Amino acid sequence: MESPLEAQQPPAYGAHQADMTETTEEQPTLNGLAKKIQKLTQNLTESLEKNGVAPCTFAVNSPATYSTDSPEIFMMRQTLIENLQDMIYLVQGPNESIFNYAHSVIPDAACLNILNYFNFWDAVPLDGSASYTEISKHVNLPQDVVERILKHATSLRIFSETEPGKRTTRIQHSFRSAPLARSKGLQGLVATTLDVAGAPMMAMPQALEKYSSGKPELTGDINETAFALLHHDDAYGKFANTWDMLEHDGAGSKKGWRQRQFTDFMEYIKEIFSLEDVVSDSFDWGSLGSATVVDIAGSAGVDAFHLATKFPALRITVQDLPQVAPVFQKNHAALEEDLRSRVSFVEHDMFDPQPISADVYLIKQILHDWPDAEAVKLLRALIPALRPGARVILVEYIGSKEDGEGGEEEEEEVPRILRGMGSATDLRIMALFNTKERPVSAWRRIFTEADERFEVKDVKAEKTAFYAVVEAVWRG
Ligand SMILES: C[S@@+](CC[C@H](N)C(=O)[O-])C[C@H]1O[C@@H](n2cnc3c(N)ncnc32)[C@H](O)[C@@H]1O
Repeated sequence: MESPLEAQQPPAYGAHQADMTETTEEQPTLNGLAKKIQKLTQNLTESLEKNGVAPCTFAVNSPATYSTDSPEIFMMRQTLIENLQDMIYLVQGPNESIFNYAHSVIPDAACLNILNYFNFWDAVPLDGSASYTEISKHVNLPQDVVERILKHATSLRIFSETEPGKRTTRIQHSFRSAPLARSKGLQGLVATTLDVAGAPMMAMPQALEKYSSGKPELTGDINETAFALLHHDDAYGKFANTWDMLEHDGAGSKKGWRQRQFTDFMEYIKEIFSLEDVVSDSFDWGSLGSATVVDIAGSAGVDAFHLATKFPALRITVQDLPQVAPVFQKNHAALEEDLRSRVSFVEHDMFDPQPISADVYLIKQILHDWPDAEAVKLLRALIPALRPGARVILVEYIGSKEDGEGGEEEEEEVPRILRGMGSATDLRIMALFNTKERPVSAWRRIFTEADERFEVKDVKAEKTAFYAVVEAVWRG
């Protein structure tokens, strides 16, 4: 068998010649990239300064983000990251870039997942340090395990040692671990993407082989996902799908813990994508006057509270699964009386017939997690409650371009790193739901398939926006 080192030997001369003839474009070089990076860095730092944005640093109290809503600065950072990534690939060379990646990507992810699962973040004070023995007691794991995990974590600049390499060393927060101690939303993101989705994603080859190999397209059956394959018996917890896991994993004081984490994650996503504005701009809510709205699978009510605050004539009912109720009630209790009286929560399975006749049904970030058959089923479940003229507002992440839209040139304009974020989500929802990020045309089709009496009246899907809004009217 070839050793890893042998695998990194340059190819034979003939093979190298063949490669050379394949590419005519000028290739980036180390020096060329270095110059570009220098220039991009200079432009970025100047823009940050001009816009009064505090730069991030390596200090524990560094700003957690470059807090600015300037799209220019955001894009400048993405372009710089992309070039830095190319620089790393080129410094490593092709073989080593794959070898290093394959070697580390899973241990890195597992390490972060363990730190988050056992809440190492709270085991170390933000303004001090903790010994391995103290951390081990706090997270309830053997000290040897704690030391080994933290050894890898510190290599990723997650936590740091007070006296690197010494037996007397203690652990302190670093600029990458401190934000996790401060943000439940960031913890929720790590839990959802690594702890819930990580193992299913590693089971994707087996699921694809079992259910989709040799077929013209991916199975659309939610019972044939990588998640379902992994969780079909008790080894990893027996759950039909992700929502079943979020709802039912944990008993006693842990009951509902995954839903709590998930609602924190949803709140975090809302902040990152400024989703409050997307929701309030999704429809002319003010034109409704006094009206009723149902926020289907509205989680802990964040959107409902925002809409009710901005539009005082609206009465909003949030529907979601039972374990979300306590999180909603906690948020609800903190509201002012007027707002509290206009927003309520009802446990409701969105696939059951809709019990409330409302003027508008908001369905935000729901359908992209379900295959076509379930998406159609959800829309049909509304029909018993729909009065002619009732609206259904879909707010969904735009996962791919409209069919036939945007040639290669446009593809090129989106930095590779952003396309990668989109395709990463697409693979994750393949593993969890056997679904995919759909173009806007797919939402129209799903409405028509659900019932011809849904008329898609308006679609807002600007190319630069992350979210699309589809408004349908029930013609009855
Ligand atoms: C991705 S979140 C979106 C939440 C919210 N609409 C938002 O945009 O923040 C999906 C929500 O669907 C809920 N959900 C999943 N299955 C459901 C079902 N069968 N009935 C009702 N809600 C469900 C989950 O509990 C979760 O709150």
